[in-house]
Amino acid sequence: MYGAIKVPGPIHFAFSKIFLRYKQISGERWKYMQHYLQPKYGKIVRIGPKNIIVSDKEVIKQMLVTDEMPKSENYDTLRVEDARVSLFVTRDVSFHKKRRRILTPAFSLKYLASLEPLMQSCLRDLTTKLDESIDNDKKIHGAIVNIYELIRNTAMDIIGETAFGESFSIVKNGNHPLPRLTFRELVRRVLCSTFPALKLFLKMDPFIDEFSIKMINKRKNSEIKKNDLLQIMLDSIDDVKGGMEQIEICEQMLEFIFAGTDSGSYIITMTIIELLRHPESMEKLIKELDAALINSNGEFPLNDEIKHLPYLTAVINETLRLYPIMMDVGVSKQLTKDSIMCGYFIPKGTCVNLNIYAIHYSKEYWGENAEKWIPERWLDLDKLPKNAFFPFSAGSRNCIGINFAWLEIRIIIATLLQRYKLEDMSDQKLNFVQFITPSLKNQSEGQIDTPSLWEKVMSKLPTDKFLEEDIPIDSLTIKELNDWTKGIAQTCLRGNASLVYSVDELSPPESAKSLANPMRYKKKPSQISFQNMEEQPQFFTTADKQIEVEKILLILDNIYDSVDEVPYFRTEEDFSPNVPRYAPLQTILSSFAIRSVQTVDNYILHSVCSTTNTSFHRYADRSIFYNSLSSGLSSAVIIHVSRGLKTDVLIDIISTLAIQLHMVKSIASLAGLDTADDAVRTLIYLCIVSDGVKSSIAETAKELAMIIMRKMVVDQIPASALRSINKRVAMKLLSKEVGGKGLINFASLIPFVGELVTFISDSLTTYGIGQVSKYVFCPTDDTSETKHDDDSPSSPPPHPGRIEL
Ligand code: HEM
Repeated sequence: MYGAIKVPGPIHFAFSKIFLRYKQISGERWKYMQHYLQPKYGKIVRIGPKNIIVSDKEVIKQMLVTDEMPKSENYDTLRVEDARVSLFVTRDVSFHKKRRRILTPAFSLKYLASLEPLMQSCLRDLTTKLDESIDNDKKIHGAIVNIYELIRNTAMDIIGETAFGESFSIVKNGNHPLPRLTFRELVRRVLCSTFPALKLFLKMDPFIDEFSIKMINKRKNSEIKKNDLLQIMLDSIDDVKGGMEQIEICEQMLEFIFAGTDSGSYIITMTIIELLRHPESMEKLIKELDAALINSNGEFPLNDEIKHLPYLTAVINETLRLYPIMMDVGVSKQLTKDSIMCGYFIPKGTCVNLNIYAIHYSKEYWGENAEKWIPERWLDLDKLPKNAFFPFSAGSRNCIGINFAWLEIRIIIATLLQRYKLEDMSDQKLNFVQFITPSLKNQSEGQIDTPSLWEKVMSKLPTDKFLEEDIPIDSLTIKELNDWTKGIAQTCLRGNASLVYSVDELSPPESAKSLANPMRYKKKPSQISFQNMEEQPQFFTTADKQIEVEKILLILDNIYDSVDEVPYFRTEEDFSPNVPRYAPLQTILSSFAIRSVQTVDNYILHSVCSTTNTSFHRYADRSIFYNSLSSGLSSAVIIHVSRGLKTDVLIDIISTLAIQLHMVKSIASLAGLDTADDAVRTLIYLCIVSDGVKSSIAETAKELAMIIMRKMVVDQIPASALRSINKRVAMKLLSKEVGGKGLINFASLIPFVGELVTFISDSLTTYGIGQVSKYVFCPTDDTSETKHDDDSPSSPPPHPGRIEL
C-alpha cells in the first residue's frame, strides 16, 4: 500500500484501484464521483492506492499550466496495443511534442477558415433531412426527430469531409455502421481498461481499421493532392525524424472521429436542450442571430458573421461549464515531485486526477446559482472566477480541436435556430454516460446502447402499444408474416456477425402483434414422438385461438429461404479474423477457454462422424461451436432487448431457428448437398427436430441422407411425401420449441437469470442439433469412391470426401 498518502476517502480504496474502476463499466461512474464521493470527502479524495482526485482550482491550474505535469499511467490502460499510440493517450513528452507539431497546422484558425464550405456541404445534408421529415409528417405540423443522433451523425460527416477528404454521408444515407461501431469501440476500451483480461475476448471490430485503410489507400492512389489532416499524416510517413506509421495513422484517425464527433455533438445537443428549457434565452439568442444575419445572403451562417456574438458565445460557454466532457474522473496527471495539496503531503509518482466537473459546479467559485444554466454570467467577464473553467483542459495537453469545435458548434447552432422552430418533447428523462467521451442515454431503457435508443423517447415509437394490443392471428396476411419472419431471421443472423440487435427491426407489423400470444400460452402437448405424430391433432388450441400447422410450416419455409442471404461457413477464409462480418466469431474462437473445451469436444464429436475427411470435421465442428454459442447469445440479447414486447418468445424462437437452420444448411452444403433441393430441405428439417444422435428421427434422417447422397431414388420421393414429413416436423417443432421455452418464459422474468437460462438452453439445443447434423451428413468414405466413378452431367456437387486436404 502507498501509505504516504493520508488523504480522506473510502478505506478500501487505499488497497486497490479496482473498486472505483469497476464502476466505470456502466458509464455512470461520474454520478458516484460527483454526487457522492466529492460532496462527502471534499476537495481532495483518495481513490486508489496511489491515486487522488482534486477539486481545487489553484491546484488544477498548477498541475495543468504552471507545472505542466505529464499524463498519468491511467492513459496506458486505454491503449489498445503498443503500436496504436495516439496524441490523446501518449505519455511520452517528446513523442507528444513531435506529433503535436505535425498535426497542429490542421487546426490553425487560418486553415479552419478554408474548411467552412466543406462543413456547409454536411450542413446541407442535415437541413435536407430535416426538411424532408417535416414535409413527410404533415399531421403534426412539423417532425419529431432524434436531434442528438442527427447532430452526432452530422459531426461525424464533418470530420470525414474536413479531416479525411470525404463525407461519410451518414446523414444523407441514414445508415452507416460507423456511429454504432465507434460507440461500441469506446465501450470495449473502457471494459478492457477495467478488466485487461477481456482484451483476449473482446477484439476491435475489424471494420474500423479496414475503413481507415481504405481511405488511406484511396488517398495514396489519388492524383488530387489535398492539404487536410489525412494528407498531413501521410506526408509525415517519409519524415526520417520519426514520422507516423500506418497503424498509428489509423489509430489517430479513429481518435479524431471519437473526439471530433462525440464532444462537439454532446455540447451542441445540450445547448439546444438548455435553450428549450429557457425560452427567454432562446428568444434572446434568436434575436441576436437575426440581427447579425439580416444582410447575410449565404445559404448558411458564416463563422465570421457570428463568431463575435456575445450571447451566442455566452450560451455555449455556459453549456461547456455545466456539461464538461471530462465529467467522470477528469484529466489525470502524474506527479513528478513531492507536493503539498489542500494541506496534504502528496508524494512524487501519485496519479492526480483533476476534477474539472467539480470546479465547474463549485458554489465557492461560481456563486449560489452555480448549478443553474445562466448564460448571462458570461456577459461580464470581470465578474467571472479566475482559473475555474477548463472545458478543453489547458497547457501543452489541452484540446487540439478547440478552434474546430467552436467553429462547428457555432455554425450548427446558428443554422438550426435560424431555420427551424424547435420544441421540446415532454417526459424525456435525460441521462449521460461516459465511455471516455460522453453521450446521452435513454434512462427509461436502463441499458446501454448506441445513442439511437434515445430516438424512442424523442419519436415515441409505439413500443408500449405491444403490451396492450391483442390482434387476432387471423388478421395476419401471408405477406406480413413472411416479411416479419424474414426480418427477424436476418436481423438475428446479421446481428450475430456484429453483435448488434435493433429492437425496431424485430418489431412485428401492425396487425401481427399478437401472433406470439397463442404460441406463448399454448400448453405443451404430452410427449410427441416422430412415430406417433399421426395421432396428434392438426391444431393446437389456445384460449380461443388456433395455430395451423400450415402457418408454422410457412414460417419454417420462410426462415429456411431467408437465411441463405447470410453467407455460410465453408472455407478457411470464412473463419478468418480478417472477415469483418465474423468479428464475434473471431472473438469467440480466439478465447483460450473455448479452445480447450473445443479440443475435448472435437475428440468426442469424432465418434459421431467417422469419415476421414478432416475438412468436413474441421468446418462442421467450427460451425457447430460458433452457432451454439451465438444462438445462446442471440436469444439472450433478444430476450434482453425485447423484454416487454409480447412477441419476445416468438422472436426468440424464430431467431434460434434461423441460426439452427443456417448451421445445418452450412453442414449440409459442406457435405456437398444442394440445399435448394426439396428432399434436402426435408432432411434439414428433420435434423432440426431430432432429439439427439441416437433418436429415431436422426436415424430416419440418416437413411434419407444416404439415399440423397448416393443419388439413389431422390427423384422418386414424391413431393407429397416430403410435404407430409415437413408437416410433422412443424408439429414436432411446435411441441419442442414452444414447450421447451416454458422454463425460459418463467426465467426471463428475472433479469440476468433469464438471459443466462436462455443462453444455456439455446446453446445446448443448437449444439445437439449440430451433432445430429454432423452425424446425418457425415460423408462415408465409400461414398466418395462411388461418386468418383460417376462423371455424369447430372452429378451432385463435389462430395467433401473428395476435397483436397
Ligand atoms: C466541445 C468539444 C470538445 C471538448 C469539450 C474537448 C475537450 C477536450 C479535453 C478536456 C481534452 C483533454 C483530455 C485529457 O487530457 O484527458 C481534449 C483533448 C483532445 N481533444 Fe478535444 N474536445 C472537443 C473537441 C475536439 C475536437 C473537435 C477534436 C478533433 C477534431 C478534438 C481532439 C482532441 C485531441 C486529439 C486531444 C488530445 C490532445 C493532446 O493530448 O495533445 N477535440 N479535448
